[in-house]
Amino acid sequence: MIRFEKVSVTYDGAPEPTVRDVDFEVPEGELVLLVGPSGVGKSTVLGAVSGLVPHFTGGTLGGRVTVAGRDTRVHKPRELADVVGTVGQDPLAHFVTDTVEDELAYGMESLGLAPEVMRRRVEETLDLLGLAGLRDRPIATLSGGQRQRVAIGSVLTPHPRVLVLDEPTSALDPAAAEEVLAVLQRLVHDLGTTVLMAEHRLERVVHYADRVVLLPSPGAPPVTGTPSDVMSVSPVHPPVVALGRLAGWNPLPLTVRDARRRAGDLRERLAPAAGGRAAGARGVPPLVGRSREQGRTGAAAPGERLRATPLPATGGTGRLFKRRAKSAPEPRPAHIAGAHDLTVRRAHVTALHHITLTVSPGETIALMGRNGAGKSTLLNTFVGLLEPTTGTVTVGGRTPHRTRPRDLIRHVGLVPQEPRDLLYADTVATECAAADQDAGAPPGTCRTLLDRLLAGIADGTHPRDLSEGQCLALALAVVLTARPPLLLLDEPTRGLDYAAKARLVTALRELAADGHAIVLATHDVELAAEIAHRVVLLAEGEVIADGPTAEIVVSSPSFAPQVTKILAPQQWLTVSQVQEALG
Ligand SMILES: Nc1ncnc2c1ncn2[C@@H]1O[C@H](COP(=O)(O)OP(=O)(O)OP(=O)(O)O)[C@@H](O)[C@H]1O
Ligand SMILES: Nc1ncnc2c1ncn2[C@@H]1O[C@H](COP(=O)(O)OP(=O)(O)OP(=O)(O)O)[C@@H](O)[C@H]1O
Repeated sequence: MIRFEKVSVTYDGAPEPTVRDVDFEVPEGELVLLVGPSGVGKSTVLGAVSGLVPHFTGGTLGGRVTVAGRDTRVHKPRELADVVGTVGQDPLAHFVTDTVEDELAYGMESLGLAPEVMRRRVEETLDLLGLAGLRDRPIATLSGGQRQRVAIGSVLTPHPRVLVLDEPTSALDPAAAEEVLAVLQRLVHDLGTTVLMAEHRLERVVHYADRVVLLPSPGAPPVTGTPSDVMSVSPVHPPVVALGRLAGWNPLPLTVRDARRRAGDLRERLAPAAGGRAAGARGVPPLVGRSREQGRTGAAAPGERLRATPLPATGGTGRLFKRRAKSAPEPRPAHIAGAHDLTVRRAHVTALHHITLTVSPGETIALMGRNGAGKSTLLNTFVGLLEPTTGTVTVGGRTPHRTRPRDLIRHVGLVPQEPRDLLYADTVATECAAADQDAGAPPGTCRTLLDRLLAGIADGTHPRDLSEGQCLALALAVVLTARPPLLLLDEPTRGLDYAAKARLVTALRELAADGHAIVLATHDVELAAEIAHRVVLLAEGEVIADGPTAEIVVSSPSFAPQVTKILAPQQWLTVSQVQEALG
């Protein structure tokens, strides 16, 4: 159904082809997963199927790509629209109408389907994707995950024979991701739909794939095979595969279920290290001097020394920040930020409902919960972008929405869900210079931070041309230039590969060890397991659980990381903990 024959793509001005020798086929009714590190050319390959490459992006396409027999170099995206449905990385760029229902109908209207067919399919899709309650909503008022579901729904309604999906679950909560993938699988199995999908969170998708195409490194030809074969050699792989490789399991399990069946031996080997220790003991390092109760409420005794135990450095890179001198310990406030009985209404939606929460220095909190639970709303309230409807919010003793932004950036910084929203200059260099000036930091501060987070970003690059990972690094550097004691990150691992995620984890651990408090809104259970001391679970605007990470995630079927599920009843969170215990 989709055929690549010796395809190469060279963007204008690039010295080398971005992808070359791409040669593979996706038969009708198969789901093929495209994987590979960030920037390797996955979106480029997908774009060549929908015709966006080269018709909209420019550049030269060598070789031939055909979809249902149509050559995509000859046929423009519009002429492929009756066959191919595409969801890109940025749902906002995709929307053409204002409300959910109109958006679901739009693709069908363009194809001239009968009104009664359109009506039926809109209703079906609203139900399938859990969007019925949002049908009349303006798209501008949806949360990130709600938007992504609408974007997916809008390509499903015309029933295209081919679906091209670029990271379709990146903004979805774990349960919503499973629902969407189950819908896709049903289309593949029952209707013979052909799906080509790129995704970084392999733990969510790899077991749904009939085949995997791996782009191992820029310009290298793809490796194609069964999911298990490709995963045994792939540089990007989910925790279940990392654990399987570590334990020497063959064939390599791809699902938690298969891994559990193989895990008896491993559990035995781990038993001595697992025995008799409390759940929290093997989570991220506990905060020194914190009792469990304090972990739960976030409250700490005044003057208490609250520092995270620094972890051994995981990479060869230098420290991101100089540690503050230890000789003269600074008196630390009991907490950096707090919300008391906070309610926030947005239009007719009560996004937060009587929230009480404190954030202490040195602690990393993962804010989790379903799409639309209120996570971004809470972060936005901490930076004064939203006002409490009732109740109070304080950061560094100030009321955020009444504090001048210039003063507030010294207390709190937010890296938003779309890091690009924070970037407005024409080059990386001017962006960094502006950040130094806004923060009153010595010139070069932001640039140095950026280099430590991610090497190799040229000064003259336009922020628009940065990859997702590069963009996040720049936004993080801009925010960190002011050294805010409270750092807020909204879905920071969207679009990041495993290596970029590991670098982010190292950087955040250093910040926490240096006394910064970090709150991350995330659906990435693996990230939460790696880094969070404490998890706060929101549901429909209310806090439904708040406690040490191990305690909260272990007991949740949705939020438990893969390693926890595989090795239960022993309570391990990450592959690196298991590796360490095995010695
Ligand atoms: N329109 C364009 N013009 C010039 N260069 C581009 C264009 N689009 C992408 N590139 C470059 O091509 C390379 C591959 O990008 P692409 O987005 O295809 O990678 P990817 O594997 O999808 O990355 P990610 O996982 O981060 O989404 C990158 O170096 C990128 O900067
Ligand atoms: N401008 C707005 N007007 C009305 N309702 C809004 C607006 N922005 C958000 N909402 C609603 O408020 C609720 C909380 O949204 P929020 O973005 O905080 O959720 P979230 O937990 O961050 O979700 P996600 O995981 O999808 O990013 C949702 O029901 C959302 O639809």
